[in-house]
This record gives sequence, structure tokens and C-alpha cells, in this order.
Amino acid sequence: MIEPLNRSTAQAAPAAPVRIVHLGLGAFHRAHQAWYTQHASDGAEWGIAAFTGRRPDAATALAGQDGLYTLIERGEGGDRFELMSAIVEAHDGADVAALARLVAAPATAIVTLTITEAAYHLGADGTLDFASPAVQADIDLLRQATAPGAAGTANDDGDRPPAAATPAGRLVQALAARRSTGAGPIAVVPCDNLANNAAAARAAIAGLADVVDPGLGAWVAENVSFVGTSVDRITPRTTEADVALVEAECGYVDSSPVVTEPFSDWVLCGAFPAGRPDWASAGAVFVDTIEDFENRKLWLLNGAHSLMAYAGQLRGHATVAQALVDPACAGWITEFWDEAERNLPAEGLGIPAYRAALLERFSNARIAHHLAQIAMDGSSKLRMRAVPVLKAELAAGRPGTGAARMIAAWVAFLRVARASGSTLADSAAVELGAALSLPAGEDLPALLGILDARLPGDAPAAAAVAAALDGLAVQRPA
Ligand SMILES: NC(=O)c1ccc[n+]([C@@H]2O[C@H](COP(=O)([O-])OP(=O)(O)OC[C@H]3O[C@@H](n4cnc5c(N)ncnc54)[C@H](O)[C@@H]3O)[C@@H](O)[C@H]2O)c1
Ligand SMILES: O=P(O)(O)OC[C@@H](O)[C@@H](O)[C@H](O)[C@H](O)CO
Repeated sequence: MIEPLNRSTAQAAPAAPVRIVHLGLGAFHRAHQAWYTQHASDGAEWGIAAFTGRRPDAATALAGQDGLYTLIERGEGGDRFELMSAIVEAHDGADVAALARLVAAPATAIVTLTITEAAYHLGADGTLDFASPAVQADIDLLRQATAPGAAGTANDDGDRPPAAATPAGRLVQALAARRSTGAGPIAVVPCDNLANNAAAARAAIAGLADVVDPGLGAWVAENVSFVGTSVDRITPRTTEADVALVEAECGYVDSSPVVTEPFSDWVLCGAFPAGRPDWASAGAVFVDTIEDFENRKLWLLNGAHSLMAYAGQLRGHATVAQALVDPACAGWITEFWDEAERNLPAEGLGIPAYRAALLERFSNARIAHHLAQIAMDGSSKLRMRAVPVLKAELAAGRPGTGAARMIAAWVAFLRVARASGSTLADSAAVELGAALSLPAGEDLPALLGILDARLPGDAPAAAAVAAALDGLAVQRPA
């Protein structure tokens, strides 16, 4: 008989005590940070309590399996199945009482985040976006919820306390609880693909705490260490076929397997005032400065991904592996990589080997990494993947054609999507929609302004994108 998956049927070791709280119970966390924790020499002492971001579904499914799930490492030559047990609790992200209780516990040393770039609610200048209705609503709610005695407590009817809408808002509620219990300093470790993600997390979380309660803001400044990371492991969305494969191969029913590539990389920079697992024993690397590692990964890997996401879909491709065998896409990647490489240090990053390895990873056709998934939220992604390279190339007196082409492909993709009535899968969909409805000649500067307020007024940058748009030869739909 096919068994359901849980700690008893799997005869798994007892759950480790919770010492890490995670926000954003998606596929990547389960393929990456959970994997490093499970493989750390002291992993058995570090349990993860993970919270969903927007809906309870993933937590309900995983809690029904005592946090267990299967990691499918999908290489060119076949699949490897591993039972994962580092997650010991799974919660609905809206359950701020549970979040506050766990973050306030003295044993909890770390909060990790994989909530997507857009969920930090930062403006193009990298500060908290006070124009965002979700941020404004959280400010109103938090001003009441962080009042003394209110943080994270249920009301008299036992109902959950009102949850902030944004991850930063929920963490501010939870950090207020930690301040109240005197549990001491803690590390916040953002694992999203953001340039300088430590500064981004600080801007989102400390920025919000400052505004709602300056006393809490001062406590956060004193007690929260924001750790910068560069994270890497290609992890596409799970499919029904993956669920069926696990049942056939492993002999149990797992509602929540995760597929990932064999490659994995984690570079971290910052202090862990309450301790951390020995992630280095599982291959993580701790460095004193991280910017070059972040840029290498964001520009070379994620930049090429975004280029393929827009240019590749315009050319009829559905996955990364399909786009890569299109000589036009491959040529544009090389062109962009040459530009990016000129703006990275020549020594210490092993760029030629890194580029060669990327081509191999991208061409793993057994991983169906859908371009439509990568294309989502382009407004916040291209700001970090294309704009810095374009600016650096223009500043050096070079044309920046490759970076401009990535932005041009995004513009052409958005125009086609709007003309066909497709939903714009972007947290700035309203602003993008308004820009796209402007007459010809006005939409391009408006779209560039969403990426970076200074871009439309930067004549060489705007001209480079306009020329690249002409070069793509995608007709502007009527
Ligand atoms: N998948 C990868 O290959 C990969 C690799 C490196 C880094 N990352 C980073 O991890 C992030 C998550 O990737 P994933 O594959 O786990 O995606 P996913 O869709 O499986 O999970 C995303 C998680 O973020 C939450 N979330 C999304 N939007 C949110 C919002 N507006 N507010 C609050 N929570 C929100 C979701 O609820 C979910 O828990 C990426 O955006 C990226 O920054 C992913
Ligand atoms: O996860 P996103 O949405 O930031 O970006 C899509 C992909 O570029 C990304 O997930 C890569 O696969 C990943 O960064 C590889 O480590």
C-alpha cells in the first residue's frame, strides 16, 4: 500500500528544536536554505519553522506531512530523491501570533526570507515605498498593534491578532514581541535575488519599524543583524508529474515535492549574534564583502534569465533550455555577459568558468524552467539585472547594447502582453498598464521611469533602449 508521508511512516528522526524562522515557504527555500541546514554538521540541532507569504495552502499541505517533503535533484543524467526533514513546523503567514511567539523565543537565532523581490515594497531608490497602499495600511495597523502589550497577542475571543499585509510588517510585529520578551539580538537573512539584499531588508524592516515606533526602530538598529547573501540554485515550480514521480519512485504520497538542479551556492556576509548552523560544513561560504559575488550572480545568471524570459518568449520559446539553443538568444546572452564582465573585477571571481558552468546549467533540458515564471515582476528585477550594467557601460563610453536589449525586450514583451489582453504579472501592473496606454513615443519613457526615475532623462540610455527596440523588430501593437 502507498503510505502517506509523515515522520512516523518515514521513520524520520525526531523534529529538531525550532531555531530558525522562515518567511516565504516556496520552492526555493525548501531546495536551498533547508538543504544547507539539513546537511550542516549540526543540522539536527536546527529546526526551521516556516511561514507562507500570501496564502495558507503550502503550510497546510506541509504541516499535514509533519514538514517532510522530497527534494528531487534533477541532473542531466537522472533524478536523485532525498527526504527532507529540516522544516519542523509550517504555518500560515497570516498567523502573526505564531510568528511573534517563535521570533520572540530565546532559542530562535535567525529569520530567513524568500518572499520575492517585489514583496520588499521598495521604491526604485531602494527605500521603503510609502506610496504603496499595502505599506500605508501596515503603518496604520502597526501603530496600534505595536502599542505596549498588543504585539502578537490574541484578543479576548481567542481570535488571531490582525496581521500586517507585508512580510516586513509581519516581522515588525514579531520583532516587537522579541523586544518585549528581552530575547536579545537576532539575525535576519534575506535570500531573495536583490542587489545588496541586506540593505534592502534593512530598508524594508527597520524603515517600517522606525516609522511606526521610533523606540522599536532604535531596538531594531541595535539588535537586528541584516546578513547579505548571494543565493543560487535553479528551482522551477513543481508540477503534477513531479508529484506522481515521487509516488512511483519513493512509494509514498508527497503533496509537496520540490525539483531542483544538482548545483548549489550560498555566499553570506554578516554577523549572527545568536549563533547559526555550521552551514559552511555543507558548502556555504562566508565572506567579508559580498557585492562582487552578488553582482556576478545577479547579472550573469539572473540577467541572462530575464533576457531569455522576454526575448525568448517573443521568439516563441517556453523554457530556458529551448531559448538557449536559439542562436539569436545565445548571441544576445554572450553580448550582455561581455558587458557585465567588463564591470566585474577580473580577479577572484572565476568569471570564465562561471560563464561556462552557466551554459551547462541552462542547457539542462530535464529541468523545465518556464520563461513565463522568470518574466514575472520584471519591473523590480530589471532594475538590478540590466540597469546597472547599462549605466556602467554608458559611463565608460561604450554603447551598452546588450543591457539595452534586455530592457527593450521587456518593453516589447509588455506591449504584446497588453495588446493581447494578458494580465501583466508584475506587482507594478497598474503603473505599467498606465504607461502602456500612453501614445507611441510616450510609453517608452514612462516604462523606463518605472525601472529608474532617472532613466528617461538619461538621453544616451533612452536612445540605446530605443535603438535596441528597433533592432528587435517587434511591431508596436496598435
Ligand atoms: N526559484 C529559484 O530558482 C530561486 C533561486 C534563487 C533565489 N530565489 C529567490 O527566492 C524567491 C522565491 O522563489 P521561489 O521559487 O521559492 O518562489 P515560490 O513562488 O515557490 O515562493 C514564493 C514565496 O514568496 C511568497 N510571496 C510571493 N509574493 C509575496 C508577497 N507579495 N508578499 C508576501 N509573500 C510573498 C509566496 O507566498 C511564497 O511563499 C525568488 O523571488 C527569488 O528572489 C529563487
Ligand atoms: O526567482 P526570481 O523570480 O528572482 O528569478 C527567476 C530566476 O532568474 C531565478 O529564480 C534563478 O533561477 C535563480 O536565481 C537561480 O539561482
